[in-house]
Amino acid sequence: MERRRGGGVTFRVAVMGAGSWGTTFGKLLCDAGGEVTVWARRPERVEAINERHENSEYLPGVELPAALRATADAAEALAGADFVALAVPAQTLRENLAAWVPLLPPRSVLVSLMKGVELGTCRRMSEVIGEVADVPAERVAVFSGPNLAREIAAGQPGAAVAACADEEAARRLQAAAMTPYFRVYTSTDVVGVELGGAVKNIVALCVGMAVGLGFGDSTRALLMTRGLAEIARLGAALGADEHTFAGLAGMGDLIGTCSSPLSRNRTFGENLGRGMTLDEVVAVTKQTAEGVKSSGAVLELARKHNVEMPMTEAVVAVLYEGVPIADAASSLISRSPKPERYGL
Ligand SMILES: NC(=O)C1=CN([C@@H]2O[C@H](COP(=O)(O)OP(=O)(O)OC[C@H]3O[C@@H](n4cnc5c(N)ncnc54)[C@H](O)[C@@H]3O)[C@@H](O)[C@H]2O)C=CC1
Ligand SMILES: O=C(CO)COP(=O)(O)O
Repeated sequence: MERRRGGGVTFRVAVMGAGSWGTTFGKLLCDAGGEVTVWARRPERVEAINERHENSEYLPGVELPAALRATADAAEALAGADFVALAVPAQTLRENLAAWVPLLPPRSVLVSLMKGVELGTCRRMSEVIGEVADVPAERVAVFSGPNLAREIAAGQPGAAVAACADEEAARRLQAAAMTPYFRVYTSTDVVGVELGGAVKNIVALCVGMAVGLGFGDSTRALLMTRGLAEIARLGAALGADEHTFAGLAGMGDLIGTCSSPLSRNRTFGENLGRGMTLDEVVAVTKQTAEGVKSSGAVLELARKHNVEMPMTEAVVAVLYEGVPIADAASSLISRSPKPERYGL
């Protein structure tokens, strides 16, 4: 952090990834007074952000602050950063971060903006960060909440949770992201905050399928509520604080994503529900729908910990085992009768 002339403190931020959320987070921290540089893979993104102050591919029509800088040079983005926000697709984090490790400023806090679980290892993003960058938990944070990029980029009121094992680091991230239109809460429950974001994408796929099949709000409410029970069961097995799931990064994100046509995961499911094949849906999906790949990793994680996740199983069966959506739906509704708090 640096002292500004006049006494205030400013902070430097590197946002690694210039997709819809990376760009939006960069704008948010710029609006909060930070000096923000976004790293983009492609030179045309850099040019669009620096010259036209617009990320026309991911956030068309949103005017970005003139102070928000972009570069395709990771070293330039990372130089002197207090916070390094990681906003690439979850399954590409390991490879990307490995290349950036030698460039990370020694005291920077690494912030995961991603909502996925790694295939093959079943690791949460904060675990991948800790392992690849070889940094202690005190330097790894997660920022998550009901944040549909386009709405937050438009300056609509929103909120998120900044979670870190080190409460002081969480407070610094909180202070760095508070604006007149955005509130940030802190938490030390990294596992819970992270799982809420990753697993709600799978529930959103399921809700999307139901919407695509023509079902209404009763079915949607059923899936969201039982989806939350599924998230909480996995969270309990992994040591999360159950209260986290009643908060912004749990129920909040679940409601936001499952209710919004802006959600890429919900839209993906909806297209499947309308009868498109998986290949057709993949072909029309231009942005990252993390639940599609993470569903397999979450199911594997659940099985390792003996946690029942029937909706996640149903999503994996539809996506990867060729099970028709109608059959998956009827196997969910005809599960054996249970008390509501079964397994919680
Ligand atoms: N869009 C949203 O509303 C929100 C997204 N997130 C999370 O943020 C993360 C990033 O998602 P978005 O920005 O929304 O995705 P996006 O699809 O809009 O952008 C992805 C970005 O990653 C880049 N990219 C793709 N493959 C890459 C690779 N192999 N190496 C390096 N860069 C690569 C793309 O060029 C693009 O800049 C995801 O985990 C998502 O779940 C979290 C909160 C809100
Ligand atoms: O995480 C999100 C909202 O909080 C964005 O959801 P999608 O990735 O489904 O668009």
